[in-house]
Amino acid sequence: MVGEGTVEAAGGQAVIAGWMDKHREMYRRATKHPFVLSIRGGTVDLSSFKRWLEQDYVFVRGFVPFVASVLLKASRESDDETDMETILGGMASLYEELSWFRTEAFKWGLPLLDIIPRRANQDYCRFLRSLEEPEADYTTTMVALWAIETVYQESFSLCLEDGSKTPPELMETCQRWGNAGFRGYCDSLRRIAERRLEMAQAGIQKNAEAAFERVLELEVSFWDMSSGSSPL
Ligand SMILES: Cc1ncc(CO)c(N)n1
Repeated sequence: MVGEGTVEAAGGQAVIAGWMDKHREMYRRATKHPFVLSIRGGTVDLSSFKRWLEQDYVFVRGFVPFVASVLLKASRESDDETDMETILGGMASLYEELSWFRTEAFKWGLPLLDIIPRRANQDYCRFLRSLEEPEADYTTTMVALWAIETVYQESFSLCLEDGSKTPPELMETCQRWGNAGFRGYCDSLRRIAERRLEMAQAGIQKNAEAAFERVLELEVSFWDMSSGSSPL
């Protein structure tokens, strides 16, 4: 590969690549969780899947205002005006995603009304709200947005790989986050995050790394909650 191993090749991806290496065990726990592997292996407990679906609907409703806050920061603070389009594209997909959740839930006989967010979900939504504050810097919130989307992209694309035994009735869910278009969106978010990190001061880089680690922890807890291995 041309330029592989050179500073030039590392440039543009180096900060995040370093974190991925440093936190690879936590990253693996978030992206290859037993719940996801049970979907991939075709042994998933459907009551766990339904619990995940209900809880994730509540999560996504909390995620929308967070993404809106990142959009607002991009419009005010970004050094690159194309960031706005990338984030706006993500928001447009979330509009469609909410109606997908309702249709999917109907298929499973779930009313999606008055769902009580479980502990891990509450913790996650509280973390998102903390990042909505004006004091949270754009770089850190961009890193969080990238990490949140990427964990789902990586997890669900595993369930689409050759040799996976994903039940047919769960394929649509896996495709929603595992498809190539969503992968492209995650790559765009990563490029924005990386660009910002490379121009950021050390303090901001530290904050952003902490946010990355926190997202991974929260994702693991969210999967644990879905698979029923965590308290209410
Ligand atoms: C918990 C969780 N993390 C990430 C995503 C990706 O949007 C989601 N829908 N839910």
